[in-house]
Amino acid sequence: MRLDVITLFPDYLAPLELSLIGKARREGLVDLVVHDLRDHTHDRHRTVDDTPLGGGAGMVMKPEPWAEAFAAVRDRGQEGLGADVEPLIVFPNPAGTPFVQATAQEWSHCEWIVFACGRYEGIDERVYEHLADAGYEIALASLGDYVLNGGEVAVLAMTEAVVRLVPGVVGNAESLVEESHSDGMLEYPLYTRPAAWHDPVGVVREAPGILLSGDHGRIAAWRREQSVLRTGRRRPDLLGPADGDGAPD
Ligand SMILES: CN1CCCC[C@@H]1Cn1ccc2ccc(-c3n[nH]c(N)c3C#N)cc21
Repeated sequence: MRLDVITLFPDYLAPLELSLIGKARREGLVDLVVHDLRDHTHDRHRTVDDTPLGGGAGMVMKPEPWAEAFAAVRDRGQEGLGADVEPLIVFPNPAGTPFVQATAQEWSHCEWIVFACGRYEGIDERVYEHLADAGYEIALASLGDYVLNGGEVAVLAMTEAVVRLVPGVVGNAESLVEESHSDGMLEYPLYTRPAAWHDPVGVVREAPGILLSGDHGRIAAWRREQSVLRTGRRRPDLLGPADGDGAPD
């Protein structure tokens, strides 16, 4: 998988050099290249924004640097991937489609994703039109219903959620199956040693005995039940519409 990120703040993406994502890059499972949008300006002030046409607060990102940046990223990516390969272009955007685990699953099968990090009030609309008319697949995705100052935080989250699903990135692939949201449910409660923990105020907290039984079938059944109960309590929306009897469907 190749990932390109176009941003005004390349250093914001430095965490992608760490931990599992960094290891996947070093092992060649993922190629990730970060591009500075200002490298695609040509005036003395390296201008990337201007006031909104029609008035209004804030600044809007100019179309010219974006058009040049996308062309350069496409050319460089195709040098490695081949001239017949085209990227999915993702714009993190608070007005976008919610980014959820199913999105990460879908994108984890992409050969090439270009993330475009907007800033200020946003990007001139004609950039989207230009890319769509050029035949690119474009996705506007939102990290959640709150406002950030730009797309970089979203790209960090989206990249981690996607890359961890690439085969070979997470050592134990089985752990991907049971985690929260992987099957539309929340994960069951987790316990480890000691089986009996004497907490700081002297309360002895026992782990559920079933987990010490060695009966893997009963343990699996208990975990499924706990997932349903926890999902019903915390995220009933994930269980779908109730049938009116009060119990999760
Ligand atoms: C503040 N400023 C004026 C109001 C509109 C947003 C703008 C800032 N901004 C510019 C580009 C950009 C991209 C993503 C996001 C973003 N916010 N919240 C999310 N879940 C996001 C995603 N994913 C914010 C962005």
